[in-house]
Amino acid sequence: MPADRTEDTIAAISTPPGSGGIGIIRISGAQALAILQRLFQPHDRGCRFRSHHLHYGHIVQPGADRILDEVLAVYMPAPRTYTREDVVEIHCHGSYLLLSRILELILAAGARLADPGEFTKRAFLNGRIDLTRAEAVIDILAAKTRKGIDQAQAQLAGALYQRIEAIRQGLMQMKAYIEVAIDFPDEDAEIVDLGGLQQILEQQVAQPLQRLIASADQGRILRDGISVVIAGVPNVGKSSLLNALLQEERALVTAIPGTTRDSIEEYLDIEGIPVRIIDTAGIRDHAEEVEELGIKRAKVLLQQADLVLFMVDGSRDLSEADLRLHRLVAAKPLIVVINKADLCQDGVRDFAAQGITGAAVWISARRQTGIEDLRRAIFAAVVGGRDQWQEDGCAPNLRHRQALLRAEAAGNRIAESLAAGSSCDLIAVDIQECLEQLGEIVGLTTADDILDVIFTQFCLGK
Ligand SMILES: Nc1nc2c(c(=O)[nH]1)N(C=O)[C@@H](CNc1ccc(C(=O)N[C@@H](CCC(=O)O)C(=O)O)cc1)CN2
Ligand SMILES: Nc1nc2c(ncn2[C@@H]2O[C@H](COP(=O)(O)OP(=O)(O)OP(=O)(O)O)[C@@H](O)[C@H]2O)c(=O)[nH]1
Ligand SMILES: [Mg+2]
Repeated sequence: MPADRTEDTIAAISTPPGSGGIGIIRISGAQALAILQRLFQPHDRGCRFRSHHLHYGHIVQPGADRILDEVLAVYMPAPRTYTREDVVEIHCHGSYLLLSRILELILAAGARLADPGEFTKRAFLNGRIDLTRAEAVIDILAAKTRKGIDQAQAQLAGALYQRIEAIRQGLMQMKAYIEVAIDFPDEDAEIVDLGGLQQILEQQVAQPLQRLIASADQGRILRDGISVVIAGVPNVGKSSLLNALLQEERALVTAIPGTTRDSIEEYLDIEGIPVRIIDTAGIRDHAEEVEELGIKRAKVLLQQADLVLFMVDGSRDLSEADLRLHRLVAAKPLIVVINKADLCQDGVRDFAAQGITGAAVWISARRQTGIEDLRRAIFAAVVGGRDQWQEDGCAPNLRHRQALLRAEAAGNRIAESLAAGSSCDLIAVDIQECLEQLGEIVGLTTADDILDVIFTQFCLGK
């Protein structure tokens, strides 16, 4: 039997590596106060720690009488704490070397180094937060846009938990009805209000489940973002577009075809969607060795892209090379970007007639015109077709989505059984299955190995 690690007192540096104004070490567990008392010399000798108050003093190496840092320390006795255990925080000067040294003393005094996510895992195991809230903590730390943070904060406040809980309530109500019917089989069908059950199933279970599943896509996009690759033959203005989107001279631009070799990646925030935008080498035949490597890389990135900005030069007719590249990317979600609009005073060419159809946006990367239209087109290409782009913070992640789909399948079976007048026992089994799938989302019935996978996504000290 492995030792019960949940009884350990754990410690970690909770601020990021590097130097900052202050750095915080957090300790959680039954030994937290005893460890603090061994290392911390309060300025106000003999004072007792007031719960949830900052105390000024020094960290002193035991035995050596050597002051390591001037700090503020706080003792928070269970259960009003992050982990629901006794928690101590030491607010030091923000030097990572110094923090590591103090952490070593804490470990020598009896604490164990916390695993990544272990503080939050304890908050979950001790019942302060459900699993969706714990996952929201990861999302907050990883969010790439303000909208991503807003949606994670809503989840931390319980938005997703409440939606799941409401569905569980509907199922519990159904379960209660069905159990009465199972307990009094003689009363037969009269006692089961079939129509009532069907109504609860539809309105309180099936429809809310469908809505949550539909918003999982949005969650994926807001969490992970999308990759958008700018592709085109040399010299059409791909790097100029990257710079225009970033409002920064990020990539080299010259009139010489074949300027960009290696791909260049940056992040953009388009209406809250994190967009990884990638400028690539212009694709052409017969390039020299280094350029050829860049072209190979560009082709791989094109295959992996969520969206391709296929760029052509609007001031000239399409070449065979443009058309070949178009055929290469035609199967991908695509926006045709027609550049150098500023050179087309004498009227615009009809690219559809030349075989390139689909959403097209005219821009001038050099003059920075049409860029806002292009941003809107990118947003529409990502969000368009999704009838709900919700603002309520209910954006299930992939794990939630899979459990929701299994719950939905169980719900469908309940509907079939009700319609066919099947036995109550059979219906009860599917209600239970549906409840368990939802329980897995909030952490009521989640297997240990799945919990491990979730909590190891955290960074150290969280
Ligand atoms: N210094 C410091 N700042 C921090 C954290 C921390 O752990 N330490 N947090 C770490 O993520 C976040 C704050 N999150 C927290 C969430 C709950 C509790 C807490 O003690 N909850 C108790 C008591 C609430 C109360 O007093 O009413 C509870 O819910 O029972 C503390 C911090 C952000 N800032
Ligand atoms: N007139 C005009 N020239 C442009 C425009 N956009 C880019 N150019 C010019 O076109 C040339 C090529 O621009 P780049 O952005 O380097 O083109 P690229 O597609 O990245 O080229 P490679 O990296 O070689 O594939 C440069 O001289 C730019 O100044 C535009 O909107 N109008
Ligand atoms: Mg370039």
